[in-house]
Amino acid sequence: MTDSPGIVVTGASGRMGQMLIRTIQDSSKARLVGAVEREGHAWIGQDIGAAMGGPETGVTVTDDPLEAFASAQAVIDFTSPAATVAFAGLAAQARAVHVIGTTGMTDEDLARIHVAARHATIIRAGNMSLGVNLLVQLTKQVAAALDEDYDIEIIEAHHNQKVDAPSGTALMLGEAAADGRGVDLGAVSDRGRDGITGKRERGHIGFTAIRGGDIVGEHDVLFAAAGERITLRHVASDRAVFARGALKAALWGLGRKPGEYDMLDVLGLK
Ligand SMILES: NC(=O)C1=CN([C@@H]2O[C@H](COP(=O)(O)OP(=O)(O)OC[C@H]3O[C@@H](n4cnc5c(N)ncnc54)[C@H](OP(=O)(O)O)[C@@H]3O)[C@@H](O)[C@H]2O)C=CC1
Ligand SMILES: O=C(O)C1=N[C@H](C(=O)O)C[C@H](O)C1
Repeated sequence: MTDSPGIVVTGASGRMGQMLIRTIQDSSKARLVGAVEREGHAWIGQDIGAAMGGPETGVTVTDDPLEAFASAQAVIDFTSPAATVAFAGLAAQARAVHVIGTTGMTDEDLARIHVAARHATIIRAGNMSLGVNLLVQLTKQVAAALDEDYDIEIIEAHHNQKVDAPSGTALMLGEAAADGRGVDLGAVSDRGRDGITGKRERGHIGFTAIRGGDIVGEHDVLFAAAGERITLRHVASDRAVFARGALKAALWGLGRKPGEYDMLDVLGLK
């Protein structure tokens, strides 16, 4: 078992951090070698297993990412945009594969990740589940098959702790729809309708975000025309689907040449 690739999880106390730690520990293909949290976090210095309320793992939560990354083959990172940009530079320094699940990144953040990918293998996706990545491909196909008589609306729902909107997944689906239609999403995107908005513009792609309770993640892509509607839907009911995808991505990335990849590459869906 000691020969299996070592993985560090950042944001170890988070919803996804804890799910990732459990997923890696249950896997025979990888081992947990580090757990990173921010400076001053109550879990620093504690065994990650004990901090999560279970048996000890021998991995102590640290606030020193570079030291943790130096002993790992891959870093799985579901944190915040600012943290992820910093981790991208450090993972590149440590020559570790960097799997990024963090959403809500600005164009500037993405440009910095692009720079880090000159020296590191980075796999980034707003959604790491197999189901959503299949939905991305289906959305592209349906959008390519239908003309602008079909209004495209993307509706997403998440728990009340989510800080970014639209979700990373909704943006992936919007990009796929725009791609299928051969248009630039930035030019046709309708976000945050409120007040006297005027009639819907033909060819636009609309986004709606619902936030409530403990919804894990739900995405609908609606194609609405006069007389008929098609809805493509994905419902995640367990964060394990994201964690399993992220671990698969980390293992896929080992030995790959530096560059930016996504889950479609990992799943062979391109
Ligand atoms: N791509 C995908 O498949 C999925 C992506 N996500 C995305 O993953 C991200 C995290 O989601 P979720 O787990 O629900 O959020 P949480 O808020 O539960 O977890 C984020 C964790 O990151 C920690 N963190 C923030 N900054 C740092 C830092 N500088 N160093 C170390 N740790 C840090 C937070 O610590 P603290 O609490 O102290 O701030 C927290 O523990 C979001 O962007 C979300 O959209 C989520 C699910 C699936
Ligand atoms: O914050 C979440 O929880 C999720 N975030 C991702 C997103 O922004 O799409 C993926 C998933 O839907 C859960």
